[in-house]
Amino acid sequence: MSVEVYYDDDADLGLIQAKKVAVIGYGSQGHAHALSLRDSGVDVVIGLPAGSKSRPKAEEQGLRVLTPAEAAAEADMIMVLAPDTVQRSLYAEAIAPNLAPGKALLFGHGFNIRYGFIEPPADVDVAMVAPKGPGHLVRRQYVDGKGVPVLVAVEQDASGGAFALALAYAKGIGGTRAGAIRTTFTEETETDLFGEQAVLCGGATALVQSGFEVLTEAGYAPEIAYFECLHELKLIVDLMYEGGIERMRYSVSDTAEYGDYSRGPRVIDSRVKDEMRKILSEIQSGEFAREWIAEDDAGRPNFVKWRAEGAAHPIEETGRKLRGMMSWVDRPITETA
Ligand SMILES: NC(=O)C1=CN([C@@H]2O[C@H](COP(=O)(O)OP(=O)(O)OC[C@H]3O[C@@H](n4cnc5c(N)ncnc54)[C@H](OP(=O)(O)O)[C@@H]3O)[C@@H](O)[C@H]2O)C=CC1
Ligand SMILES: CC[C@](O)(C(C)=O)C(=O)O
Ligand SMILES: [Mg+2]
Ligand SMILES: [Mg+2]
Repeated sequence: MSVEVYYDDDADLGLIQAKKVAVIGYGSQGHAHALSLRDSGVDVVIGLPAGSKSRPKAEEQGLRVLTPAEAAAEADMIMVLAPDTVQRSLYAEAIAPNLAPGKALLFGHGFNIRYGFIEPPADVDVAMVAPKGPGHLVRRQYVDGKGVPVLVAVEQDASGGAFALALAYAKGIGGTRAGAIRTTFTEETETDLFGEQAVLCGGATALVQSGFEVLTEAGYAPEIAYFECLHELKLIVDLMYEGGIERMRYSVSDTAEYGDYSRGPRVIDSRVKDEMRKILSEIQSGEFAREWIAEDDAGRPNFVKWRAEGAAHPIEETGRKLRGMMSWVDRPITETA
């Protein structure tokens, strides 16, 4: 099955330049979308609660900041870039009362629509522009004249022009420079959650920490274990990113390549794949979404405990020391690029 991909020439920036856009939230994605839309000639207003820590950051960048309700009331297009867990109440309290026929409601991830936590009225467009990368990279790529690929989807096409409008938004943040892939809210949500849980965040961190623990428990120096299990992972992933797994295997030694074929499948074996299938079915059934929202409603007891345990893992202390020796590695996260 091939996907539909859209580029700059397929998108009409004029469609969004004619609208007033509210970006609700000014975090990783929010700051990137808002600044890039503004630099693309779009009239942008930011929606943040009165006491929000993000307010001074947005104002320092010269953006106009209102409350979420005021921003939603002013705007023709409302992009929701607050955390997934707050979107339900944010929508009910500040956005829903300010929707009107002909307005468009956008998301950077399909979670709340896919699992029914938000149910917009039938007379508004509901679409998604979901960058396939962290917000700070989205902004950095835009500033460099490039872009991060985006997924674009329409859940509800009340106006008949929802897809063209979403593509225009994607162009405004640099997404169509790299390519906008058409998908659905269901496909984006389920694959995004699976990717971050099983491979990108959950799978990769468990693999790195386990490798580090096996080496250090066997008496090897933590510094050497850090280089082998974490630092060099970037170099290997960069090769895969540039030319696929084949390019990585071409670049490493034949000894490494033989170890890859003969040992890798023993680490990620059929049991791991069965567990991945289970994780996918929890995502598809909504079990994960219900669990996460309940965890958040309860004040995140597990999340807070696991975050503290992760920060206290010996690999972090070793990494801090080693990155101190490699000034080029520790790139600070900034709110602008
Ligand atoms: N992180 C990423 O790179 C990616 C995120 N996404 C999606 O983008 C969306 C935003 O995620 P992300 O950028 O990570 O979020 P962040 O956690 O980085 O930022 C959240 C922002 O929302 C603000 N906020 C918190 N509560 C409210 C509220 N009630 N009303 C308005 N604003 C509020 C926060 O303000 P304060 O500073 O006061 O807390 C902050 O500015 C999510 O749907 C996520 O799944 C999609 C792709 C990648
Ligand atoms: C991989 C994590 C992510 O899905 C992302 C940056 O795309 C997220 O939710 O932050
Ligand atoms: Mg993602
Ligand atoms: Mg995600």
